[in-house]
Amino acid sequence: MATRHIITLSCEDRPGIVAGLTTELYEAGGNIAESAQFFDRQSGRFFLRIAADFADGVSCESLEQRLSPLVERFGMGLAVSDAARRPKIVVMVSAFDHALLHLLYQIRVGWLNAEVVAIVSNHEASRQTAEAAGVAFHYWPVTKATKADQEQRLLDLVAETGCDLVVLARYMQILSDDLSRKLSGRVINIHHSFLPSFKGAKPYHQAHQRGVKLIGATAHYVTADLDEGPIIEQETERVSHALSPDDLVATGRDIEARVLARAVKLHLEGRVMLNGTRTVVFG
Ligand SMILES: Nc1nc2c(c(=O)[nH]1)N[C@@H](CN(C=O)c1ccc(C(=O)N[C@@H](CCC(=O)O)C(=O)O)cc1)CN2
Repeated sequence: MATRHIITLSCEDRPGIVAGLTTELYEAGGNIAESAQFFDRQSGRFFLRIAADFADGVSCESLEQRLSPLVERFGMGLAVSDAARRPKIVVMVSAFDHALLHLLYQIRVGWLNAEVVAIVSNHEASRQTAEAAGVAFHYWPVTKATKADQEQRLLDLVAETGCDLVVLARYMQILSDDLSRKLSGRVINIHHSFLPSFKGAKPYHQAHQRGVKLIGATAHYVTADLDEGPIIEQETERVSHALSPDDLVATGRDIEARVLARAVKLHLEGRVMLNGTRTVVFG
């Protein structure tokens, strides 16, 4: 049996990066199964993702140790992860649960390799869904008075469960700047518009008012700047003048669910790398 590891790195571009890395992986007995790289001329940065198979005894830690001289030499940001490890996610939801249900379905059928360790909501509506899925449910209503405590409870939950990613599946509360910073790169939100259009609340009503001919959904990392985080995945669909705001909401549901699930899968498979305010996605 072999163990598959995912190696991702980014650094300033210069000759020798790929040669240096692949030589080390070869000498560790690695057999490369997937490889993708990108040189961003604008930023001068190089990005790489490799999936390689190793003998069972080769751990992530031993690879990181072997690669540390290379990391030092090129000033790399490098990560090694075990592809077989089942990542843990916390899903947060408010009143609309279509994106949550789609995530649970995609996990159940094996398309998304993840374990939902908790469902958190400021509404009671998804309690039965959580119980049916055998997932812990936390009803944490949010008011100005309770927001700070609620956010601390989330941080505690992330720490206690070893959660790798928090997913905002139409969770309609704005995370504080402090929480956004503390969980930077580890929270993905689905925004129900084709960003950068129609940020904030009620994007479908904004879109209807504007008379758009396309609606869409955008999955992005959460930052302190509302709906401005690095975009991971998007999708659009044509609409006509004949549709009401509620028709747009209904049309958008499936798009939102699909886009969020694809973004979560890409992130958990180590296929998304941050490139300033943008992302590199090795799909
Ligand atoms: N710090 C961030 N928090 C959140 C982000 C983000 O990008 N950065 N995305 C939102 C999701 N969202 C749109 O996709 C969104 C959610 C909520 C609101 C809003 O105005 N909420 C009001 C009141 C909501 C309520 O009454 O339940 C508020 O929180 O003041 C706008 C956009 C998730 N969080």
